[in-house]
Amino acid sequence: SKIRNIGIMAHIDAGKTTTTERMLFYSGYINKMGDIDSGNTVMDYLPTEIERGITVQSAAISFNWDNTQINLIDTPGHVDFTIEVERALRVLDGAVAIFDGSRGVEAQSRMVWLQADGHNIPRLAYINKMDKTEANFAASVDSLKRQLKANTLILQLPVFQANQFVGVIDLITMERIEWDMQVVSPNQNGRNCTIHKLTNKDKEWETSLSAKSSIIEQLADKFDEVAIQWLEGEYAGDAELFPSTELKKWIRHGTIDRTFVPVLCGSSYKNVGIQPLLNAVVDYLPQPSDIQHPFLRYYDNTLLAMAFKVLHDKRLGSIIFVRVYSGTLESGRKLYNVNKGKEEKVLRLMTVYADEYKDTKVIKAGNIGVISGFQSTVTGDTLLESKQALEAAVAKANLISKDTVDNKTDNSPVVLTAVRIPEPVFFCSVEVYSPTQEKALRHALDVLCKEDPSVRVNFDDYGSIMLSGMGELHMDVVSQRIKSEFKIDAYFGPIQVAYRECPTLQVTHKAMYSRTILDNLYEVEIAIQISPCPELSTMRDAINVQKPAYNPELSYSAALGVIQALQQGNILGYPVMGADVRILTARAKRGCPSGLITASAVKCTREALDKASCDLLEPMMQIEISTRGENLMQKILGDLAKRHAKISDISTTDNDGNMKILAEAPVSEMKGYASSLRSSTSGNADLSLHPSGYKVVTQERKLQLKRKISGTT
Ligand SMILES: Nc1nc2c(ncn2[C@@H]2O[C@H](COP(=O)(O)OP(=O)(O)OP(=O)(O)O)[C@@H](O)[C@H]2O)c(=O)[nH]1
Repeated sequence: SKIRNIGIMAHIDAGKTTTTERMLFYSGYINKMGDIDSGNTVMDYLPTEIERGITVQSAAISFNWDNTQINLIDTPGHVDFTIEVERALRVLDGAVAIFDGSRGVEAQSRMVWLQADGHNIPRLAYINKMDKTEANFAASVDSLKRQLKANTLILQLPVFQANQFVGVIDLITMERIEWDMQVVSPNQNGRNCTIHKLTNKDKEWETSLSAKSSIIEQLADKFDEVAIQWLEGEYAGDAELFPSTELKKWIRHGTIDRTFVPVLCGSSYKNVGIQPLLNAVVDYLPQPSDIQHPFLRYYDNTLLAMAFKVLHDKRLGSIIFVRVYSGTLESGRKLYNVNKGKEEKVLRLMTVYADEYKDTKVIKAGNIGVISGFQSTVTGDTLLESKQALEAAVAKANLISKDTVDNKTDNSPVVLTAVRIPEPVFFCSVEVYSPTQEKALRHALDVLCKEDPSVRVNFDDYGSIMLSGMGELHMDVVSQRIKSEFKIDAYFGPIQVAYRECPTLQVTHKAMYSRTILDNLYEVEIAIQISPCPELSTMRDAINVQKPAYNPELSYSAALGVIQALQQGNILGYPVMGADVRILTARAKRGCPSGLITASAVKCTREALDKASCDLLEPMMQIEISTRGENLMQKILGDLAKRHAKISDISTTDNDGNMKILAEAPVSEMKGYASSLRSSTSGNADLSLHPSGYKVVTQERKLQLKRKISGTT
């Protein structure tokens, strides 16, 4: 009951890092507050993060508040790092969603909110930046209700003095908490506050009492126990005396079962409101055992943990962040990695404080820790006590599914499902100029791919290296890290859009290829069948090379050729996806060089692709634009049309003429769109972009792209 695994999530720049720093400061983990604008925060510690003032990697950190260990996962707000958010969400029990009080719900916060909905994560909402003159608490809460359909439960009201935001009214205790806004010493910031119990003599009394009654009524609507107390109990109808312990208990229930989203407010930058926010995390967000994970039924307190993040530490090498769901993780023992089918030994077990690690002997169920010494474990892998533990769990799952009555089959998996990584949409070439640099580059790329599965690296036949990623910023950050963190003097080619090609017809192609080598005539017969595969979402999943089993060596060489040919389609040389490829025949005389078999398979695949009438696919982006105030529609729609965007919906979000536009456009057309939108609307529109997979391009666009890519007009 003394652990909270929570995440902080929000739109970029809403103040996640600033809030986290304050939490660390008040809990005593740092003596001096970091400041995002001077680049000395604890949570953002990669050089790239400091340079840009943004969080690119989620870092886990533990601290204590009110005798409770809070494991906090900071998550990046930028769309290119959605995978980081997704990964963090899997191991969280609860979250604090931060909003900018002058903007309310922004496009990216909506997206993260939906991601959290998908994982059923109980949340608190924290309306930050209440010190800004344009901040509006009521309007922000309203935007949560309207745009996120959140059933908000307002627990605090903001307090202003001479137009300055100075504190909050805690509606549960009916106290006014005011922070001392005079900076006494940098290390005392926000520690001094005055708590005043409200009475009917205070000017805030009426509004606060009525807001407290609303809380009780909202709880009474949901919980019969509260309704009975409110109607007939000792304090019936008396909000002033209604016990705060009862209120807290039911708010906790309602938050954990996701009926309510409690709302708090503050100004992290001005150090107002952080301590009550931490109290709310302890009071209302779930402890690990509050969350029912279906797979836990199959384990009788035997160890089950999940690797949710891999990081490269200069001193420790590869380290793995794990969340323990059941049993106890001990230092020095071996674990069974279910996904890799391998055992790995825990050399060191640690708890984490931003980029500092402290050794520990055990990590118990519900907690988060760090392992060093693993070789092959990557993000998303499940770790068990032993292989036998997996067999026992599978046996138990079979029993449970047989036992299930009322015709419901219980097929819930015995391990956690891995994070789904979307296909990258951008790529660039990487070059180095010496063999030592190349070795260092390969090591760096290996580390980066382990840390971030949405980074992909391909080596082609000529030894050139292609780096792919999810967005321009993502690619930029990866290349910066290679240069500054790994100190590699590499040249990065221009960032390009990753087009794909896919077959539209099923074809079978059979051919004989012959070649004379040292007076020996070798003949290779290959037959393959290529069929379009409806699942276009990922290339890796959809290429399915089936080898004939009778001669493993020969079929291996042929499969290599097929895969090689599929890396470069026939239209514009982009990789083929959405293809189901079967090698029907692969025959050659004994002693035929394997290189010849591979080369024949390459040729045969290319010929088959020619017949398969391939289409060109391009990666698409889903766009969501929210406009504020004046009518900016014409401008925005005109620009979107130029970018080949298809509008799917235009709706009004309120009575002030604010609008929401939903559209989809090719990634290649969206370069620099965020800044162009910002300048054309003078900052009165905000944007959320996220990859929406690949789409077949029209014939007209195919010709256009062919001309553009080959450099002809
Ligand atoms: N006025 C005001 N500014 C704030 C407040 N909190 C944060 N900021 C500022 O807002 C900017 C963004 O803050 P961050 O803490 O980096 O925001 P973030 O959400 O972590 O941003 P990313 O890491 O890029 O996702 C910085 O310039 C902060 O100083 C606040 O309470 N009031």
